[in-house]
Amino acid sequence: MADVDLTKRRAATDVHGAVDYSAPAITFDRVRVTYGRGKKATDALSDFNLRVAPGETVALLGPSGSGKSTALKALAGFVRPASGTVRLGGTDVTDLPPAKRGIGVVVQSYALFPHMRVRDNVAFGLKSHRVPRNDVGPRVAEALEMVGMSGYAARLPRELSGGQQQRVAIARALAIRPKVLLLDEPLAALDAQLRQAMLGELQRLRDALPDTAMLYVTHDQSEALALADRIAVMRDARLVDIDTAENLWKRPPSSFTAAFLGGANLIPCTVNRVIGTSALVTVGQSTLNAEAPQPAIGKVDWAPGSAALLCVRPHTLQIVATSERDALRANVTSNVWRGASTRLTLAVDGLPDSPIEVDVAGQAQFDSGHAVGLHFPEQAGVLIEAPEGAR
Ligand SMILES: Nc1ncnc2c1ncn2[C@@H]1O[C@H](COP(=O)(O)OP(=O)(O)OP(=O)(O)O)[C@@H](O)[C@H]1O
Repeated sequence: MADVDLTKRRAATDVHGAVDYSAPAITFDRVRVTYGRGKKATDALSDFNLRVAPGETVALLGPSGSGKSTALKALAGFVRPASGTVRLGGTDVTDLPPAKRGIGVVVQSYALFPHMRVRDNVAFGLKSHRVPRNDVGPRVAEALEMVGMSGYAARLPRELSGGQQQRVAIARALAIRPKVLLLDEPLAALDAQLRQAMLGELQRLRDALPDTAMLYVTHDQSEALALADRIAVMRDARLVDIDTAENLWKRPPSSFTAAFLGGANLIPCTVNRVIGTSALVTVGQSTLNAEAPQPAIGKVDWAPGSAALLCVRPHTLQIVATSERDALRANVTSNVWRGASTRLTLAVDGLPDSPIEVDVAGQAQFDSGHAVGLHFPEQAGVLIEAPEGAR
């Protein structure tokens, strides 16, 4: 995964003043969406609650089939919730047709009209929103300018690359000057290099539209980390965790979110004691310091003797001498050179069934069976409650 500099993240509060969740741009209130009927009915969205502040970007992140697109469709009006309400600003839009919601929507497949020139594709939404004729030209020009496509107004979609077509699709969504922009995997159809370039474009666009709330669906954690003020993690039709990108990355509240945000070692451990947020834990045959976070809402009882998981990312573990204090003892089982770094897999003494991964800079050569010590700073080892059934 691409490294993301979290220190440069725009906090919603920095750019937009105090975030006012009492008057959100988007509200999902206990929304349930069901596909199929009778015995074949399944919930694609269940008890779904989410508020997005004006100007805030929230990423819906989750595996395939977790309900992300269904949430967007419920907001755009393409599916009707079985129960619950959807609000835009203060208005209940649950029963409003899609064209009356004034939302900009961008989908993975661009969905441009193939027989229409770029300018007509962009103008399409304006006409259905009854924008006065004289305003259409300037609004199309403004939208194309925002995505750097001013020189392409007379082209047909088939005369554009995939990235250019997606820019036009974004311009079409922006032309109506929406307060809410929905993006459903907008980069998924592009190759890796173009995706990286477009991600930068989307960041620029997000900063240029400080009043527009964005809901961004993706299953790519690096897109979510790069773009979102907050990330809402979805699993099996439900929202499981929501927080700022930085908090979810540094202190994942669940093993699912830790694993889904990428590359986390989740090492079984036993809590010895916790004072404040400092924990002493036993991992295999070693006793180590770690961080025991408390969630913003609720409380975790890190009781002495309880089972937990220690979340440590591969790049924060350092190889040290086996004699070093505060180190895990482990044996190398494999090493794979990846260019800038080498990924080592190791078996920790006393934990043969929980291999862990470590990234070492450059091309490191360790023979299989080589014994090493593994050290990490206290803040880099974060306790997570063991999932039910493992406690
Ligand atoms: N029109 C439909 N009819 C029946 N089931 C559907 C329909 N659309 C989606 N589903 C089901 O609803 C669930 C949620 O689908 P949804 O498309 O919202 O997931 P997603 O998280 O966006 O997945 P992906 O990342 O693959 O797009 C899935 O189990 C899916 O099979």
